[in-house]
Amino acid sequence: MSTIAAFYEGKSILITGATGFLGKVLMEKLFRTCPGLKVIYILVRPKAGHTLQQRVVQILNSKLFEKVKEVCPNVHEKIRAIKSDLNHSDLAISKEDMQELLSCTDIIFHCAATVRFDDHLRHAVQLNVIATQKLLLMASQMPKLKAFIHLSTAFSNCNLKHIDEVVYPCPVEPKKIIDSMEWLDDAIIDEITPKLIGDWPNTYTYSKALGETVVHQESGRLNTAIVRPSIVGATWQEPFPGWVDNTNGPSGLIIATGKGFLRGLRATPMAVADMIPVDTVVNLTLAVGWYTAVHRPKSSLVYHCTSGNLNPCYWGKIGFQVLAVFEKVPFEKAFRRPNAGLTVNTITSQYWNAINHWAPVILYDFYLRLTGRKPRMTKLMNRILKMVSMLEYFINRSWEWSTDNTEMLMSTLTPEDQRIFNFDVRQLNWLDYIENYVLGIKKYLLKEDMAGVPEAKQHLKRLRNIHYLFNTALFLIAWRLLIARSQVARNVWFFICPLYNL
Ligand SMILES: CCCCCCCCCCCCCCCCCCCCCCCCCCCC(=O)SCCNC(=O)CCNC(=O)[C@H](O)C(C)(C)COP(=O)(O)OP(=O)(O)OC[C@H]1O[C@@H](n2cnc3c(N)ncnc32)[C@H](O)[C@@H]1OP(=O)(O)O
Ligand SMILES: NC(=O)C1=CN([C@@H]2O[C@H](COP(=O)(O)OP(=O)(O)OC[C@H]3O[C@@H](n4cnc5c(N)ncnc54)[C@H](OP(=O)(O)O)[C@@H]3O)[C@@H](O)[C@H]2O)C=CC1
Repeated sequence: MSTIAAFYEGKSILITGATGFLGKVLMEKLFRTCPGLKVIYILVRPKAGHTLQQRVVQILNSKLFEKVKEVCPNVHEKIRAIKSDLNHSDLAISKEDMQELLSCTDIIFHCAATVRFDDHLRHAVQLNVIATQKLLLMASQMPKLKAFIHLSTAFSNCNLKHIDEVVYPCPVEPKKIIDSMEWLDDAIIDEITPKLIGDWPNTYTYSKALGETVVHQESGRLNTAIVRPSIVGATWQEPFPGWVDNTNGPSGLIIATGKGFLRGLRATPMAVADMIPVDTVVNLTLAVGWYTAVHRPKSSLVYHCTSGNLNPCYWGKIGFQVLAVFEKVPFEKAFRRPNAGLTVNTITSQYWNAINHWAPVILYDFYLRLTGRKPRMTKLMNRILKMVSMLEYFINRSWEWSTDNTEMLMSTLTPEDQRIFNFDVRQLNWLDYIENYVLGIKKYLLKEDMAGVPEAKQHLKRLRNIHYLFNTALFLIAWRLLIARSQVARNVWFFICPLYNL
C-alpha cells in the first residue's frame, strides 16, 4: 500500500480555499487515493446567494468528482463544511466549530488567498497575511496537529532572478504593514502602495511574500512547510486531462485568443513559460504534508513546484501550439479568426492594439448601435487588455527556481508513491499538455460540445470571406482616393488598364 495514502488514513484534515481551483483538486485527490481518511474540514463562506451546503453539493456533483464517487461513495459524509470568512478578524468561525477544529485537526492545508493582481493592498494583506497569521494562531492551539502546509507562489520573490527554496526577508516587517493597515485610510494606502511594494509587480505577489514571512516566523513553534507553485494550469493526468474551471493565468488569454479578440501579445517568445499542472501541485502538496508530519525536518522547508529548470517550455512554443489546436478544434462563435503573434516591441504592440484590437471592436459596436442593439465589445476589449497588461510582466521575463528540496522529496518516496503522487515534471510532454489544456477550456470552462466543431469551422470560413471582402473594399477605396489625388498613381493606373484589355 502507498505510504502516503496510509499516512492520511484516519486523519482529520483542514483545508482553506477548498472551493478554489487548487483546493478542489486537492480534495478530489485526497478522497480518491486516501478513502480511509476520517474527515476533511473545509472553511467556506456563503457566496453568490448559495449556502455552504449548496456550494459543497455543487462541487461534489461536478465532473471533477465523478471518479471519487465510485471509489468513495460516502464522500459527502467525510466532508464537513465550516462557515468562515477569512476577511473577518476572528475568521467568523462559531465557538462550537472552533472547538471541534482545535481538538480534531491533524493537518492543515492553507490554500485560501486572493489571487487578483489588482486587489487593494488592504484586502490583499487581510487575506494573504492577516488570515494566515490567524490560522497559525489557531494551529498553535491544536494538540493533535502534525503539519501546517502553506500554499504560496513561486512569484513571491519575483523581484529576484534566481530564487532558492528559502524565505527571503521582506523590506518591511509584516507586523508593521499589518499595523499600518489598521489606521491608514484607503486613499493613503493607495498613495503609498507603489512605494511599499517596490520591485514587486502587484499587491498579490507582495502580500504572498509577507504571508511567507509570517509562516516562517511561526516555524519555531509549529511544524510548517511552504509550497511554491509557478503558473498553475489545467490538470495533466488526474482525474482526467485538461480540467480547469477559472479564467486566471493562461486560461483567460487562451479564451480571448480562441474567440478572436486577442490578436497579439507583448511577450518574449524565448522566455521560459514556467507553467505547472494543478494535479502536479496537488501531488507535491500531499507528499509535503506526509513528509513534514512524519519526518519533522529540523527547519521549515520550502518546496518549489516549477517546471523551468527540469523541463523548460517557452511562450513562443506554447503560442504556436495553442494556435495549432484552434486550427483543428476551434472555439464556437468566434468574433474573428484566431490568429495572434508575439512581439517584444512596444511600438508594434501599440500598433496591434490600435489596428487589431480597438478598430474592429469600435466598428462592431458602431454596427450594433446602428442596428438598435447595445454596444458591448469595447467594454470586453477593455477588460481583455487590462488582463493582458497585468500578465505582461510574467511573459517577458525568465526566472530560475532551484528545486533541491522538491527533488530530495521525490527521491524519498517509494516507487509506488512516485507513481500515485507523481510530481516529476520531466515526464510532461508540453505539446500534448497544451492540446489537452485548450480542449479542457473548451469543454469544462466554455461548456462547448465537440459536436459543434464542424459548425465552428464553417463560421470561421464565413469570417475569412468577410475578412477578404472587407480588405478588398478597403484597398479599392484607398486606390480610388489615391488616383484622385496623385498624377503618378493615375499614370500607373492607365499603364495597367490597357494591359488588362489585351
Ligand atoms: C516566434 C513567435 C511565435 C508566435 C506564435 C503566436 C502565438 C500567439 C498566440 C497566443 C495564444 C495565447 C497564449 C497563451 C499564453 C498565455 C500567457 C499567460 C501568461 C500567464 C501569466 C500568469 C502569471 C501568474 C503569475 C502568478 C501566478 C499566481 O501565483 S496566482 C494566479 C494567477 N492569478 C491571476 O491570474 C489573476 C489575474 N486576474 C486578475 O487579477 C483580474 O481578473 C484582472 C485584474 C485581470 C481583471 O479584473 P476585472 O475586475 O476586470 O475582471 P474580473 O472581475 O476578474 O472578471 C470579470 C468577469 O469576466 C470573466 N473573465 C475575465 N477574463 C475573461 C476572459 N479572458 N474570458 C472570459 N471571461 C473572462 C471573469 O471570469 C468574470 O466573470 P464572472 O465571475 O462571471 O463575473
Ligand atoms: N492559480 C495559480 O496560478 C496559482 C495559485 N497559487 C496559490 O495557490 C492557492 C490557491 O489558488 P487558486 O486555487 O488558484 O485560487 P482561487 O482564487 O481559485 O481560490 C481561492 C480560494 O480562497 C477562498 N477565499 C478567498 N477569500 C476568502 C475569504 N474571505 N474567506 C474564505 N475563503 C476565501 C476562495 O473561496 P470562495 O470560493 O468563497 O471565493 C477560494 O476557495 C493560493 O494560495 C495561491 O496564491 C500559487 C501559484 C499559482
